[in-house]
Amino acid sequence: MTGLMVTSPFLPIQLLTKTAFASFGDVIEADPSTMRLINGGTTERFHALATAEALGEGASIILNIFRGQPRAFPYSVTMMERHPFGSQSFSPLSGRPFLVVVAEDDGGKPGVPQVFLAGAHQGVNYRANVWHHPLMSLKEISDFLVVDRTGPGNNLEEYFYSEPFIIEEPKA
Ligand SMILES: NC(=O)N[C@@H](O)C(=O)O
Ligand code: NI
Repeated sequence: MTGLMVTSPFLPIQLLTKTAFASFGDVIEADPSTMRLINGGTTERFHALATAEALGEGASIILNIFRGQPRAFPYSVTMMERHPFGSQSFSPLSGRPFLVVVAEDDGGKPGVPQVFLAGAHQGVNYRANVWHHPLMSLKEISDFLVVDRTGPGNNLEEYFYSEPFIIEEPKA
């Protein structure tokens, strides 16, 4: 019997892990398996956690600070975006968790969003062309170091869902 499969609009929140996030990009955190001692043993280098991509002639990598207003909950996810010509990373500078919302590509549009709770010690790097929701700070105004791409071409594609998905207040 073929019935319309109805997806609940309420999105579950999962903890951010490298494995769970692998198809979307990288988790930027002090992973002991990446650590090498440098500077005469006075510094631990957690090496090559992610790769920044700047695609196209004349493109370059830039470093930014995003100061995000906290999101109010329950939150309606009405849209997603992606950057076809470059990666984009978010690393928290304010010492608090944040939400990461991504989706697989489904024939050129985002599928059902997947929501991850990132800890204050975790950042993410979205690979180029990965669907994601714009920055979602929690509780207070929060700063993030953002590494992404500048250069020619339109590096922002947006998609608006016909019906919103709902995220309830995270227990962070
Ligand atoms: N537009 C912009 O620079 N920010 C978004 O790309 C975002 O992911 O927050
Ligand atoms: Ni973005």
